[in-house]
Amino acid sequence: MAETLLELENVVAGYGETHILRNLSLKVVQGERLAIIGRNGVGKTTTLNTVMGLTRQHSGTIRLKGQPIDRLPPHKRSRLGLGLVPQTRDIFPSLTVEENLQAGVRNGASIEEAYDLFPRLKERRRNGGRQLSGGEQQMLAVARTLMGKPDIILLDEPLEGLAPVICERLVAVFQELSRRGHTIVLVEQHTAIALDFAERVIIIEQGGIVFEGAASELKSNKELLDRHVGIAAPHH
Ligand SMILES: Nc1ncnc2c1ncn2[C@@H]1O[C@H](COP(=O)(O)OP(=O)(O)OP(=O)(O)O)[C@@H](O)[C@H]1O
Repeated sequence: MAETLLELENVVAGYGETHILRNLSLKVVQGERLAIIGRNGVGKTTTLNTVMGLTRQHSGTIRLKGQPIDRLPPHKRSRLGLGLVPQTRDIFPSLTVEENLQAGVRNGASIEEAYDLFPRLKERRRNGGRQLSGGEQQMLAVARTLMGKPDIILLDEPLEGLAPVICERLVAVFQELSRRGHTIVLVEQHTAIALDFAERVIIIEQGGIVFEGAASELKSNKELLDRHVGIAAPHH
């Protein structure tokens, strides 16, 4: 059995007094590709934000490599190996691609590695963040998170609003990162893509887990998918 990297145990969390996650427990194992899916507003983003310390945690425990991190601010959690690529793709629009990457460098990460994964960013390295296309901004957001040398990469709907050809290119990079040994947690609305990419899947409904199992198992269980995710989920 591979090592558990991240563990949430009976986590209750939300915004202010509101409880969005209700006793959520999950484990992320070293080197795996885990997808988190579910309908809109069920708490997928809140799960990633809670792991990073961006919500209010009311109870439960979060451990990273066995150590409780619940009380640490987000920047300390990043330093311990968590890297979130938020849905909002927050890059610095007034800085160039290269400056954005430099701003993210920790622990001797190399910008050349990012350029190796995303040759497009190398071509555009002197361009300002605001001149980039949506797909390029997402590449930059992913690359910048990689500059923090995370053990676990948390991707929040990275394909949202992107053309199919750009989605394919990004998914290919996620696969390459997985081959290089990164642990990846992907929150995704494109269910078909998520199930192709991940080995293991979690379905969230009303702030709790209603399914946890192999992606292959879920792919062949249309009834379960329909009940918890809906056939309206977009496909490519
Ligand atoms: N900053 C916030 N303040 C208060 N409530 C919030 C905040 N962000 C999200 N919520 C609420 O928390 C609930 C869960 O939202 P969350 O973004 O985690 O869902 P999701 O499963 O990621 O769905 P989506 O795909 O729509 O992002 C929703 O009811 C949402 O309205």
